[in-house]
Amino acid sequence: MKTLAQIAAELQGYDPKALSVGDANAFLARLVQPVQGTETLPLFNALGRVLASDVVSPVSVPPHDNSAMDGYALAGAQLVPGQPLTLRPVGTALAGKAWAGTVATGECVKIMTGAIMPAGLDTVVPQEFTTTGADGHITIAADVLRPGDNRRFKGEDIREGSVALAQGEPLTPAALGLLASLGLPTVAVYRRLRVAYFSTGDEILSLGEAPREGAVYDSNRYTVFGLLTRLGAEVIDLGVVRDEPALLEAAFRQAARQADAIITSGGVSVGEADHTRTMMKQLGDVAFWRIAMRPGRPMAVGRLASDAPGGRNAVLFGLPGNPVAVMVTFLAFVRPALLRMMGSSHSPVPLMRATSTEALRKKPGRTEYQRGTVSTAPDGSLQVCTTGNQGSGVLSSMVQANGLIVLHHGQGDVAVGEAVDVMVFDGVV
Ligand SMILES: Nc1nc2c(c(=O)[nH]1)N[C@H]1C(S)=C(S)[C@@H](COP(=O)(O)OP(=O)(O)OC[C@H]3O[C@@H](n4cnc5c(N)ncnc54)[C@H](O)[C@@H]3O)O[C@H]1N2
Ligand code: MOO
Repeated sequence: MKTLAQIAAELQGYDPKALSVGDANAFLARLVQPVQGTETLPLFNALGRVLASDVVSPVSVPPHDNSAMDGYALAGAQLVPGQPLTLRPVGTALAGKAWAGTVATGECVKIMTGAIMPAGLDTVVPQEFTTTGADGHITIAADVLRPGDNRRFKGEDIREGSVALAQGEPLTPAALGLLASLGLPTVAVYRRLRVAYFSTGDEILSLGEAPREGAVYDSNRYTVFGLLTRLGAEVIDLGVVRDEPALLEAAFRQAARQADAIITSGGVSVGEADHTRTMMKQLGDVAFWRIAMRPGRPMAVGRLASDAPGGRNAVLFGLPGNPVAVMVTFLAFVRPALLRMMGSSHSPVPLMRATSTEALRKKPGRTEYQRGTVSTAPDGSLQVCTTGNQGSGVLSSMVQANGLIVLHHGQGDVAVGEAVDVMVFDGVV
């Protein structure tokens, strides 16, 4: 395990007081590792978990050549361009049973979707492409079918012995279905990540407390809870911790004993009354960053040692207090780092291009994230507009947004009609 100083030495031009978003992520990728520990779960309990090892398929899917349509199976070599073809049905192949008869030239077999292709037949004509004569023969109109049409091959989805899903794959609904198609009732996954969270600040009220002058209710605890739950982590909620050294020390120690990662909000800037920074420094190997971004400039990262027997280190993310800065730093840094800790090979939320319907002011030399609504323009392309007040304490414009406009480090002002990058976070946030 590398110390922060060792990681810093590996990164060219690392300056904790002026860090680009890219450099901050490069640092975090070196700081965090996948957790040790796996478990085997029934598929119904594995949604959202991450595969701990490659799944080699014990079977081929589909297990035999079969029909993609309800219709008639035939030998495609009989089809002649420009001519209709008349065939005599000699039997029926039902799904789940092999049809045992033989088929001569001029004959066909009625077949159901999913039924095994009878030996020697390679083409299926859908029922609706045929007409049936009084003698029971079927006729296929000219040029509606080519040899090989509507046949699904054995193993065309997955071949026996191949890697069906790779280690690190997140178990989406599609991946669960795929595992089930292999006949596997259980799956080996990484254990759930345990993430502790607490809010800091003397002005922060817990829900249920009476309002008082100068105080605000703790919103970060709830947004972080939501973000972590969406990620599939187990949340260890330590509430609000007042700015007193003994209380902060107890909270950090408890968090480090129980969690793989600790997230806090508040107290990472340069304010006078903050014991949070001091305690982080005292209990761990922690760097205080000023990131060239908006919102979310100050942030602490590092490791806190656990005093539990055999205790590991917990990774620390000290997020700024402002509610939108919490969400943006979570999306930009914490989420990718936690996914890595979960063993996930998932790539970051993809950026898309959308046309800005308004002019945006932007200072080069920092990454700016603006809350926006991405929608489909009348011509079918993507467009984006901001959701109003972009103050880093303003959550209502975050609620209205379905994405972030990402204005990159070197970028300047954006004109109306100019294309910008957007990170659509529906389903993520
Ligand atoms: N002289 C400087 N002042 C500030 C700087 C700076 O670089 N130099 N950075 C500003 C930026 S940007 C941010 S962000 C904040 C971050 O400060 P802290 O992390 O120390 O956070 P606090 O001061 O504790 O709180 C900031 C703000 O957020 C509200 N807050 C905090 N926790 C919660 C919570 N759990 N729920 C709802 N709201 C919360 C708090 O009341 C403050 O309004 O520093 C700037 N200042
Ligand atoms: O990090 Mo602060 O986000 O700009 O309010």
